[in-house]
Amino acid sequence: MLLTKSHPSSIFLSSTPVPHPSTNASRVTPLASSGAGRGRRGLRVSAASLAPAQPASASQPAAPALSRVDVLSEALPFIQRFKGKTVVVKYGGAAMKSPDLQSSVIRDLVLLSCVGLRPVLVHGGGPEINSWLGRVGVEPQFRNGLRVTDALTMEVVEMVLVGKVNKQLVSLISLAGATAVGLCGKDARLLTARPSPDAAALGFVGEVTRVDPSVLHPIIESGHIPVIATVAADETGQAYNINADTAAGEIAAALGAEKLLLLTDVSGILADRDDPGSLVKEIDIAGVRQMVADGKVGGGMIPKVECCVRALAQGVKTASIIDGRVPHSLLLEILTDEGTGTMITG
Ligand SMILES: Nc1ncnc2c1ncn2[C@@H]1O[C@H](COP(=O)(O)OP(=O)(O)O)[C@@H](O)[C@H]1O
Ligand SMILES: CC(=O)N[C@@H](CCC(=O)OP(=O)(O)O)C(=O)O
Repeated sequence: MLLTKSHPSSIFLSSTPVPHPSTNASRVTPLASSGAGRGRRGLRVSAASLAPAQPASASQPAAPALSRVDVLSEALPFIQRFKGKTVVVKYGGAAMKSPDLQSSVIRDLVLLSCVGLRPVLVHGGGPEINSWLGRVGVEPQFRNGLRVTDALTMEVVEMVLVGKVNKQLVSLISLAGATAVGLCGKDARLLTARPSPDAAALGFVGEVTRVDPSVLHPIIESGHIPVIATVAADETGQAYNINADTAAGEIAAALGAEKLLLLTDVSGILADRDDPGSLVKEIDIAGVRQMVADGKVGGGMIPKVECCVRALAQGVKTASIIDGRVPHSLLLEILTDEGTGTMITG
């Protein structure tokens, strides 16, 4: 099945609900709709509800303030549904470029944690790696969305992802009022790697042979947010560069996560990658495999699609690719029934 709709930023501008053709049972419908004129999904996100609050009269709150309270109130069934559930969020470098956006994504993650969900952040940092490679005179090269990684590139990848990007995200979480523990695949053998089957061309690109999530459980139980950089070692200690989407899918499967969410810099899977209006709202595994075979999905979207398919096959309930550039896309995806990107179903 393949359904398209216009760019999700219209959700923020429209005063009418954007329907999401939901075929997945775990998409929840709010328990009750509290107002006339609400859509099937119950929660309307409108320009008014996102506008700054107006002063209220002593007797009656102003309409925009009411709308804000409505939005909060109607998130309740979603909060109840997902309380205590693990949600693996992969935050890609392409959607990390602006510091303001980074802070906003991190605040949303902290909000999810505050209302009782258990977020796990797996991050990329491709553009940041490219920038540091440029400083040492190395031209980045990719094959099917994976970085060709020689020994020097591997060193830079590890320094940038583990030393810089990871700690920056941990700091942002602290600034937003929560606590995070930053780690990489090497820590407590969270991820064990082996060379990719295409090692002759890709060098030290790894695939995941084993996930041992035991180090994550006490961190999550203590209320901290794990922040994971996807550098891992093989049995000999050789470091490998693991695509962050791939690693996020494996971690989500090992944790038995409720949701896998991949935040990127496009609105989701596009039927025509040159047409931002051709968003595929929902697609099943067979449909997405066909898109890859037809060459409609390419570059960095290939590892995303593959990791969603693998995660679903291993029991993760839903896998979505959403637009990290749209303000609060994470909250829209989890705490409303609007759906902002592409949901891949099993
Ligand atoms: N069918 C498609 N729909 C959307 N994006 C696609 C498609 N095919 C290829 N792409 C590319 O995949 C990119 C996303 O992957 P990537 O740049 O690796 O993101 P991230 O850094 O978030 O992991 C998009 O910016 C787009 O250029
Ligand atoms: C093998 C491989 O391609 N590794 C990725 C790891 C980082 C990543 O995945 O970053 P994004 O999510 O920002 O793309 C890389 O070196 O860029």
